[in-house]
Amino acid sequence: MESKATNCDGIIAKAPPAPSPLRMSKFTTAKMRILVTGGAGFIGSHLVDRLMESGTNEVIVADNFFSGSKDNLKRWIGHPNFELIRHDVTETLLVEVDQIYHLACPASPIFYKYNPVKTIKTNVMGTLNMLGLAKRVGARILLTSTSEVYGDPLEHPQTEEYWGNVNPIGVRSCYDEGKRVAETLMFDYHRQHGIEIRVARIFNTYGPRMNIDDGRVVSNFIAQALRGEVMTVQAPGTQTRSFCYVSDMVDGLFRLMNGDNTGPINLGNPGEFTMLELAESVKKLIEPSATYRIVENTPDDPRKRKPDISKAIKLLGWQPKITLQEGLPLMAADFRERLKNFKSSEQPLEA
Ligand SMILES: NC(=O)c1ccc[n+]([C@@H]2O[C@H](COP(=O)([O-])OP(=O)(O)OC[C@H]3O[C@@H](n4cnc5c(N)ncnc54)[C@H](O)[C@@H]3O)[C@@H](O)[C@H]2O)c1
Ligand SMILES: O=c1ccn([C@@H]2O[C@H](COP(=O)(O)OP(=O)(O)O[C@H]3OC[C@@H](O)[C@H](O)[C@H]3O)[C@@H](O)[C@H]2O)c(=O)[nH]1
Repeated sequence: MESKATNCDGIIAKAPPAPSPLRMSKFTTAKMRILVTGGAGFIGSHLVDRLMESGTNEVIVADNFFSGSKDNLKRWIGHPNFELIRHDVTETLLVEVDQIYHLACPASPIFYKYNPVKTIKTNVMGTLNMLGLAKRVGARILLTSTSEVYGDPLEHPQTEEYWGNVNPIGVRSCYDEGKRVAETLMFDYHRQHGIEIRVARIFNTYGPRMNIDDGRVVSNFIAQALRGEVMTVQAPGTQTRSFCYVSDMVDGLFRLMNGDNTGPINLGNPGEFTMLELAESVKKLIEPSATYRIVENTPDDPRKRKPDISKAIKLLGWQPKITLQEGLPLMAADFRERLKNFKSSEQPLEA
């Protein structure tokens, strides 16, 4: 008999197929099989740690290694509950899973601007493919959207109700507009097909395991300070960001996935800093001899950004625990260790 499911708008949708009976067999110890796209990246690999450490999940990572690395997952490679697939999400993927964390997308501006057409394909076709998979196997799917959907915001702090101020034809649009379309696709699949969706709007996140030459501000400043280079504060330096430590972010994503709310929900640390203040903090907490200079900025850089996290507090019982003062030294310890082994041949991409 065909069962039916009703979504939050009261729309009747065809229920997804039940998992195969073998999934319930006594040979399977895992309660849940989870796909993490982009799981070889910075946030994705920390999320994989969290899912694997529970001991009750099978985790499949699909990643094309554009900005991620097998090295981030080396502790799990060979584990019977873990699989790593080299896969580009712009192509279809068929795996039987219960949950999909869809992170695959370059996140650092120098990486997403490197091949903008590919970035928008990843956001649009990649999200369509993952929604198609969710529909086919009846999985719940979580999209890691971004604070960049608010563009250069005219409201401050940003609540989820704010529709944003985004340049549709600028150099950041492949990412910003790509994520906005990805959100649209999530909600259309939810309304039209009854797919269980979760949408997180992530604000700037930092921590151990970021690419040393990732290009984002926290990794740049720490790497520059530790290498004895001058920190590059992009003009004017008074622009603000709110920085969330990665373990807090992973906790928020996990709660959102396993809670009852579709979102979109802002996840981020509301502590707000100018880039000049961030450079001063790196100097104070990590390398007192560090210096900085003002350099040219890139187009459409948002002038301020700070999440209103009232919804996350109320609906997920979540708020960040680690302050920037606590998180920066933790990240610096990881960078110090990795810089010892860093080969000079690994050159950063040009902005
Ligand atoms: N870190 C942040 O501050 C932040 C803020 C907002 C949103 N996000 C979102 O969180 C997610 C993870 O970000 P991150 O900081 O870990 O970035 P990251 O670049 O470290 O990770 C992205 C991962 O996706 C993979 N990937 C990229 N394109 C792919 C494709 N076409 N097919 C398969 N894999 C692909 C990369 O190889 C990488 O492993 C992204 O969706 C990003 O947009 C991150
Ligand atoms: O070396 C640098 C790099 C960056 N910056 C400044 O630092 C600020 C933050 O820049 P980042 O490149 O770290 O990140 P952005 O906030 O611009 O974008 C990020 O936003 C959230 C996510 O979706 C993505 O991770 C990314 O798009 C910007 O104002 C930038 O001008 C510097 O001052 N110096």
